[in-house]
Amino acid sequence: MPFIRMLRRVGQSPACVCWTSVLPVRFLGVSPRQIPADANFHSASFSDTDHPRVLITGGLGQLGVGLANLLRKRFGKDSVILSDIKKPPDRVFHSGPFIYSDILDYKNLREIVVNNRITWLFHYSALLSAVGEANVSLARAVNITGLHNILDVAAEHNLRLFVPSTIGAFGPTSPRNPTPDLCIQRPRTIYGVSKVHAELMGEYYHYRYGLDFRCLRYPGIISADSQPGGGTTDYAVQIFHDAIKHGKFECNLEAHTRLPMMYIDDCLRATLEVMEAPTESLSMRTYNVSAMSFTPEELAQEVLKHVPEFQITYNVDAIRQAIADSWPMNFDDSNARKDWGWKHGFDLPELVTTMLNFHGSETRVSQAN
Ligand SMILES: NC(=O)c1ccc[n+]([C@@H]2O[C@H](COP(=O)([O-])OP(=O)(O)OC[C@H]3O[C@@H](n4cnc5c(N)ncnc54)[C@H](O)[C@@H]3O)[C@@H](O)[C@H]2O)c1
Ligand SMILES: C[C@@H](O)[C@H](N)C(=O)O
Repeated sequence: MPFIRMLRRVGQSPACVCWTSVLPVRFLGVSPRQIPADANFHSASFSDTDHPRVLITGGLGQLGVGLANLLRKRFGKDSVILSDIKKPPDRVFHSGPFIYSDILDYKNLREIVVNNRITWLFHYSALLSAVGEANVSLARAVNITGLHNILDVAAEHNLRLFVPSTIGAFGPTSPRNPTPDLCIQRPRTIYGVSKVHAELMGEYYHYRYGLDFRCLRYPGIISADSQPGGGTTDYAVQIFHDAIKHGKFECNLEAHTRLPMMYIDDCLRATLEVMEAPTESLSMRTYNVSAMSFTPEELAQEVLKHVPEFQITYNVDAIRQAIADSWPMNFDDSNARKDWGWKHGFDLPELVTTMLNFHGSETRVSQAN
């Protein structure tokens, strides 16, 4: 039984008494995924004084380019590689390193990690809630099989790994107002099921193999200069664009649907903060993070303060509504605030002002040209 290895105990913190196998993942025979006794050898030249060398997967979606910008400011342009299976727009291609990476191709992932001596991996590739329901088999492949590749490559090369989870990892039987970190999680979407799977697998690899896995459950994220990828919370991005451009908006969720939301700057800052948090401050490996919570009606009222002619109408999408009705209304993120000092910066009024200013100035620029 050559692949049954001795277990090595690596106590990292009171919360993490890890049993590290020297050979964690898919390793029969001479599998390239074997992890040598000294798993650190792949990153031997990395020390705490160096900047991390970062790979972002699925980086051309709503969140990845903003994350790359933030990390490049902190660690230097060439220390952060953005990757995706799509062709990058010119401005992204010229802003720093970009590489093709399909997370379903393990060999390609491993080559990128080895050739670039990656030490931190942010795994953003996913199919979100609404597009996931429209293509369950692809969502299963990308969100579950792809995650397995990511966990293996991270464990094999001793990476610090960030995987975002979501409010969608909860379901109708979870407490919804507020939703704590630890409670029943029985989501009814393939997206939610895959994210619970990611949370549990990441934590398993952490406790079993010592993988430095870190995970935040994001609320719906609102961004001005990037488009959402097909989720249930997308209305809260589109409304600003339509308010400025047309003075009206047709909402696909009911007026009273309350969901937790966050401005993108807070989301990306939380992500960097949890990645930089000292190991001993993390009493858990998966945290809720929260900023605000509102309904379409409340958001529209706030928009009206700036755009007096604004009108909202409702044409409800039954699939998205059913998803939203099963998700948290308010998120309890007290553990993140207590353990690593999480504090949001944007509440609803600041969010609305920021979003409308962005779209207003964009419109003025395009009218002037
Ligand atoms: N945006 C939100 O509101 C939100 C909220 C909670 C959690 N999250 C999580 O944050 C992460 C990023 O979200 P986002 O909004 O940027 O997502 P997005 O849908 O906008 O982008 C996902 C990216 O993954 C890429 N991708 C798809 N298949 C791939 C494959 N086989 N290999 C490599 N890349 C592939 C897509 O091309 C796309 O660019 C996701 O994991 C998502 O679940 C997002
Ligand atoms: C909430 C989040 O995971 C994503 N924006 C979605 O709606 O699917």
